[in-house]
Amino acid sequence: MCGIVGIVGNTPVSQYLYDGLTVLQHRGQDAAGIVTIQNNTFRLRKGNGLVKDVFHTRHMLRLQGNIGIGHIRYPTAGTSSSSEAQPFYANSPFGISLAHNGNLTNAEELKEWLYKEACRHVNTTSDSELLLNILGHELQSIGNFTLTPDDIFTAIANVHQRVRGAYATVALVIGNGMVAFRDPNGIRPLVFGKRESEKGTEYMVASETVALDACDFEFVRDVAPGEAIYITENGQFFSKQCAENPRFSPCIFEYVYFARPDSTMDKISVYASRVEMGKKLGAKIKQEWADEDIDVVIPIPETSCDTALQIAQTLDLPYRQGFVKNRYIGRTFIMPGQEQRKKSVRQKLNAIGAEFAGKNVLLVDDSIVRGTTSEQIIDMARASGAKKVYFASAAPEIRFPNVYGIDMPSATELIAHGRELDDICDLIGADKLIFQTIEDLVSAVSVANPDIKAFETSVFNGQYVTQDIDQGYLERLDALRNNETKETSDKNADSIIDMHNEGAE
Ligand SMILES: O=P(O)(O)OC[C@H]1O[C@H](OP(=O)(O)OP(=O)(O)O)[C@H](O)[C@@H]1O
Ligand SMILES: NC(=O)CC[C@H](N)C(=O)O
Ligand SMILES: [Mg+2]
Repeated sequence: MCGIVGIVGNTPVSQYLYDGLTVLQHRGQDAAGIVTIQNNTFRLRKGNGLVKDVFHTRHMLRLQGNIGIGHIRYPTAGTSSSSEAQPFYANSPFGISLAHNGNLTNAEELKEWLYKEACRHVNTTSDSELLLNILGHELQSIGNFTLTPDDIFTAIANVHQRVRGAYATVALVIGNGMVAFRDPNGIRPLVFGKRESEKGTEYMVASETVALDACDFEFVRDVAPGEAIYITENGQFFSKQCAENPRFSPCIFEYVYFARPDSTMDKISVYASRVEMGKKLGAKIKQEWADEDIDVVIPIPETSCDTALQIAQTLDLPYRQGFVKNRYIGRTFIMPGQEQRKKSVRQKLNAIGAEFAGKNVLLVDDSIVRGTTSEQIIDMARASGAKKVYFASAAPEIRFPNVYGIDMPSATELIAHGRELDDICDLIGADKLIFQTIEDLVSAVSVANPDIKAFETSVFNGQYVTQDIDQGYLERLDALRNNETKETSDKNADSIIDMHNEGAE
């Protein structure tokens, strides 16, 4: 996942963009970037690392201007090279810059089409740079030097025609303003808010509401699937549905793992949905494990805590924090390599021995993906003297790759792929294992917004909402991005020349 922000303000925006990115850091830890516009010139700083490491005072001082966008990256395409950090820049037409959360599923065709038909060269392997150039091509095709809001919306409608996959996007067009749009399935989240100032209304878009809160913007609403909003440089707001057949299918994994609990997206509180997951899973445990003698419920921090507390309440059992999380280690699942992920679990979590000694413990996690966390945690619980270790996952078995912005490209790396419950239980070393059903997960998340009739749930059932994913695509993706290939491609990544990084050391 990545995080995006954008502000059209009446005073300098760089500090707000920085603050917004900082509270979205849980969505990506690999790279960060901000671009602002000052006197019709882009000011860009981007690089690999956390927000606090990429931006120093000298960079912030250079990021002048009252309009800007920002990005934090968790790569799902291309490499981890700093040249693929976002926002991206293209000089034509007007000067445009773009930040993207999601993943395009027809990137190969787009790259070929751009080069052969649109005479546009893309120098990196990033799908987001393709999206920027498609947008550039469509804006250029309008043929007007001064763009009207309708021109912008026509260009976005044409982008929807060409591009497939997931794309919550924010872009700046010099001399015009900021445009933000969401793919016709609304797979990745996008919200916007406003703030009144003495000089008029200021607008902000972001992946999650927590970024609006942190910057004192008042939430207005979600951007609808397929919709675009456009705010001119002088603060006029326009919006339009630009997709012919928008079909709302937000990614359910946002609620399981990605988003912060204090965010609300598509009218669903992430926290409330996690509590609801706990109610459902607690009821299932009560029913199916009536004979098990669980002494205590222990979460695997941090994401599963809200769900685990509810499970403890439903089962009428004590809830104890048996693991302490090292606050200086980031999220392990979104780290780029398996070696790093494995090592980091031990650095990240440590057991409080007395909470396990002589007890039958129920460990709760939000999901089991590669099994990296569960396997090691169960070992730790046993080493601390647990008698029996039961394990519950708030999400169902993850069996299929993700192609919409979560870096799970290879089915064989998923512990539940091609395996049934008992095999998975043996592999992670639990005494007993239970998963939430997909029906219960969907109903837990949709309680707050019954208007959403379908969620993007492909990692659980292999049904891809864009309907363009076949076995051949998944095989190509696996070959391109499995652990081994990624290690090699990331080693070679620095050979890609960094073209536009004004703020680089
Ligand atoms: O089966 P795995 O491949 O290990 O992936 C699943 C684990 O990774 C995530 O935790 P993470 O450390 O990323 O973040 P958290 O602190 O927000 O729980 C998730 O919450 C699970 O604990
Ligand atoms: N997780 C994401 O949203 C990634 C965005 C884009 N596909 C990239 O790899 O940079
Ligand atoms: Mg976790």
